[in-house]
Amino acid sequence: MLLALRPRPLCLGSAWTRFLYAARLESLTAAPSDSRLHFRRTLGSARCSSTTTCSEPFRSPFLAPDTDTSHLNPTPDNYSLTPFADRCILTAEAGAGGHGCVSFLREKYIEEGPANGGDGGSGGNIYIQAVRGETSLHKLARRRLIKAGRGKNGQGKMRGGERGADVLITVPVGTIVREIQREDPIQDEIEEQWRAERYGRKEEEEKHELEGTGGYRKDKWLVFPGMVPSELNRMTFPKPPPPRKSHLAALQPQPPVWLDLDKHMETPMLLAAGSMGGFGNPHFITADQSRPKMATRGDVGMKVSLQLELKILADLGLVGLPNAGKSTLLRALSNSRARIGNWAFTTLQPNVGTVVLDDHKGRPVVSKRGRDGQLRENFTIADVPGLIEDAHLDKGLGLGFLRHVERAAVLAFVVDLSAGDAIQALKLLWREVSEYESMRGKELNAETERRTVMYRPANSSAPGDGPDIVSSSDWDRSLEPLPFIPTTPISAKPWFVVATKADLPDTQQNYQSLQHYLEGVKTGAQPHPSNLKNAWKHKVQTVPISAIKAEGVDIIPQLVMDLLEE
Ligand SMILES: Nc1nc2c(ncn2[C@@H]2O[C@H](COP(=O)(O)OP(=O)(O)OP(=O)(O)O)[C@@H](O)[C@H]2O)c(=O)[nH]1
Ligand SMILES: [Mg+2]
Repeated sequence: MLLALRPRPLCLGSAWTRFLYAARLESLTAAPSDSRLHFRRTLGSARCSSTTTCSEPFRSPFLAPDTDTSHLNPTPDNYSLTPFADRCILTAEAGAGGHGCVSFLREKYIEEGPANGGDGGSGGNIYIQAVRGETSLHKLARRRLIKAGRGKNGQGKMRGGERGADVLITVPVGTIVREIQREDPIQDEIEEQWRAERYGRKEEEEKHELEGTGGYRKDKWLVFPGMVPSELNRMTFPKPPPPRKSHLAALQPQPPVWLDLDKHMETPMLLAAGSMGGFGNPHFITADQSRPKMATRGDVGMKVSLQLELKILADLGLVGLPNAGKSTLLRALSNSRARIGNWAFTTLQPNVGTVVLDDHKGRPVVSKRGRDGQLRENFTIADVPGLIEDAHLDKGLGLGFLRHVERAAVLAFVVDLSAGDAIQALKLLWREVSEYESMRGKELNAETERRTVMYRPANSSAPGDGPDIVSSSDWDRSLEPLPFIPTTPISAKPWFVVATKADLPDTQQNYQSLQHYLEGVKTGAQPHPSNLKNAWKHKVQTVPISAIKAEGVDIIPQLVMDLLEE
């Protein structure tokens, strides 16, 4: 009965639907291409495979023809927006150690049992891992502090405390991690001791500090619960054990942390090792004191403040003025659902699309082997918000997003043929990109200077300075400038121009002048648009397209593959 009432599902395989779909495809393939354009128009395998997007996906014949939108010409509300952040600052705090325990065996007929307090557990570690699935730092941006678990306190009957829980920070591939600040009391103590040994800290000085306390330090010792102050005053404490680091600390990156996580990591990397737990009271048994009533506290965890910056590692970066058609091009090449709108700054955050190079029919659309000899299956495209004049001075949305362009292997300058002189637009884009590059160069030089710490030997102190003790933050750090992340200069990257909106009337003249200009750049008759001498230009070319109709875009994958080998 119920089955009978259920509406019949729309059967796409029905004769009527198949007839309409075939008729539609036929009309599309048969549509005459604009002869004025030099488009290589193919509605072949690449277009209609699931790898790249069909310009006109199948629409139900029951839809009204007026609601005519497609994947490439969507309504402004037809997009998918994923939360995105490409910068964040967070503090990673390794777990503190658990306290040692003061306890004694209690058994029948044993009046004063021996000490049996367990040691505290060590704190949890903080690991970091760059993984392919992550695309943004927004989850970390919301969390200012990431704290590993504290070790559990030791217990009676010699039971050691449990280890604190570890924390794994997962970041997208292409994240740069820089240390801003570090608080490591145990390291400071180790350094302090080293200095005391080297420069001979006076024993009396130490004694004077602890005078009248019997060696009791609240930050170091735990005493038997219920102990009265008078008893505490009478007690003598041994010399506190020397500061210890967990053996895992040797695997931590050398401070200051400076990581470029540009590859997928199979295993996590240790960022901050948890601190050691305190000693239980059996550690302090001596010939004079067989039942010590003290244990040590666990060490506090180290804190590292880090700046994380994501630089999208796309193979192709789209650079263009606002409204040039970058997002439409991204949609035409991939299955991305980037927002498209006929106004400036539709795109407010980078979109990354993947172009799969296989038509899933056993024959690759573009067959190219990477440097490792493996057949390339895909490449990625980053579409960033549009640049405007003086974007390098942080006008518009430009500056923040130029860093994603910085890391793309190949650049595509998208110019709108219908929006005035395309050559001027290209020159403006290059000016912004090269200004940004020179600004970055200056920044890096300043950073190198800031981080270069001059080593002064201990006996070379200036007169009147007293003993030459380098402050703990500078001490024994880099004697040489820190290595900066090597990136190819933007001007040395291969690039090409995508002349878009070529379907609009009166764009042909503009295209021809652009093509002529680029021929000149290639042969050296014209200076490079950035005016830089050694900029890449020997294979530069322009591709006229109509992204909205997916015409001319088919040659882009092959072109990108060729340029990736440059
Ligand atoms: N006629 C025509 N219109 C196009 C073409 N490509 C894009 N458009 C239109 O141009 C407008 C802007 O396209 P977008 O892809 O949003 O441009 P954008 O460069 O991403 O813009 P921003 O994100 O603001 O920088 C939209 O209305 C598109 O439909 C094309 O090839 N031909
Ligand atoms: Mg856009």
